[in-house]
Amino acid sequence: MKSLEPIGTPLSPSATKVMLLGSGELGKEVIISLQRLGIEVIAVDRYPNAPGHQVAHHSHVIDMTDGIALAALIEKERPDLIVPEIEAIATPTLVELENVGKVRVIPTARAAWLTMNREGIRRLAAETLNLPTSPYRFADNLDELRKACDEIGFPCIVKPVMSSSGKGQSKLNSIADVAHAWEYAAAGGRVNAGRVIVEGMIDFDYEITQLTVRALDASGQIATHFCAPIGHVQVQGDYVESWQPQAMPPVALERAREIAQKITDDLGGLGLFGVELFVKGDMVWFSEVSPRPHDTGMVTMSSQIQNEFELHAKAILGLPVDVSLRTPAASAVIYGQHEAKAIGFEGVAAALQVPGTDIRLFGKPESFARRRMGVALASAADTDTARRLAKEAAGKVRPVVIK
Ligand SMILES: Nc1ncnc2c1ncn2[C@@H]1O[C@H](COP(=O)(O)OP(=O)(O)OP(=O)(O)O)[C@@H](O)[C@H]1O
Ligand SMILES: NCC(=O)N[C@@H]1O[C@H](COP(=O)([O-])[O-])[C@@H](O)[C@H]1O
Ligand SMILES: [Mg+2]
Repeated sequence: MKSLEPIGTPLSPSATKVMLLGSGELGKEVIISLQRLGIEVIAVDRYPNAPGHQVAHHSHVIDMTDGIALAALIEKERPDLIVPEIEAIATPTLVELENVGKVRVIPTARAAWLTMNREGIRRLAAETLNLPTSPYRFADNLDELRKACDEIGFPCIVKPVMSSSGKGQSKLNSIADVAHAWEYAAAGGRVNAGRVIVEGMIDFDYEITQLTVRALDASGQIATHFCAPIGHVQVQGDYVESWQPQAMPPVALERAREIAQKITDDLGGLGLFGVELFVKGDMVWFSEVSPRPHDTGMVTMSSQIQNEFELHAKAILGLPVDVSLRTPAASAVIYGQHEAKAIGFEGVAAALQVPGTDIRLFGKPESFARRRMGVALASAADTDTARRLAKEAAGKVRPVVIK
């Protein structure tokens, strides 16, 4: 494999063009990193003025789950690379276009397709690669769900097969919770596929994201690089805090990296992956993987020499990467708290008075109570201190409705 050199001049016929499918907070940072390397970026999302739209050369609003609309836009823009940033995309269309050599999808169209649907990635991990996972079943209706929950046992977790950030996900303590979980999953998935996964609860000590980068080395071969593990806390299936490095026993770290290596080897291509793992003592379970930067990885904006967005940008262009840690750090999420458009943020100055901190406000045009609108970052001598400072800074930022 070769790099994309020569990198052309943006907005000229020589431009090297990258199209982001999904332009939220994670895409916005990837776009900035690509632009620093002289790439022309086309940002696509389902709504106008998405965070990535605000920094890209070109922006488009389409229903990315509509294969015809997606193919038409790709034909019009003719990007050198397509970078999926969200799960809810017509990935079968990407597979078709890649098969006939019309596009190059990051990391591969098959990886985007498999990870869009929990069933695809779970069956690959558990049944093909024999990685340890929670026990699981799939269900297409309420009766099947009752049976599946009964087989898995309680407590268990029900999730739409197509969803992310905990949307439509619920924890069930008894059979009495099943009907509500079915309704909630149907309403909450990013795409209502009418299918859910039931997973047995893993009683983990902690969970991590193992950021894993597939990048070209000096001889043009793909090499795998592992970032320091990221610990995180999730509430209602959505991340609220993360820190790096997460201390781990050597055996558990080795197992985590073996799992990350196996799943990313199978998915293939170039780029950064967020491998989500549960850890108890020396035991490690695979949960899921994002073939793209991960929300919990926002901490790397403070903790690493090259953050996860720069690593993704460099790796996909075929450039070398450096995954080394700079300092222990943490991130804490800032939720919208209000249901309103064009909200404001007070307390930003006070937040930045907290030593070692930084703030990102994503610029999302509409706020929901639990929509992630920003993140506080903090670096410190150790992760406990960094966590305390990041939470303190996040707590000082007050979303307000502007009349
Ligand atoms: N089988 C399980 N056992 C224990 N905890 C679980 C299990 N499945 C999910 N969780 C908890 O819920 C969180 C979210 O689950 P999961 O990652 O599957 O959802 P998601 O919607 O894909 O979220 P995201 O897009 O943020 O990764 C996990 O990080 C973990 O804290
Ligand atoms: N866990 C996946 C994740 O964090 N994805 C990030 O959230 C955005 C959607 O946010 P929204 O739902 O607020 O529009 C996505 O575009 C991506 O940046
Ligand atoms: Mg997850």
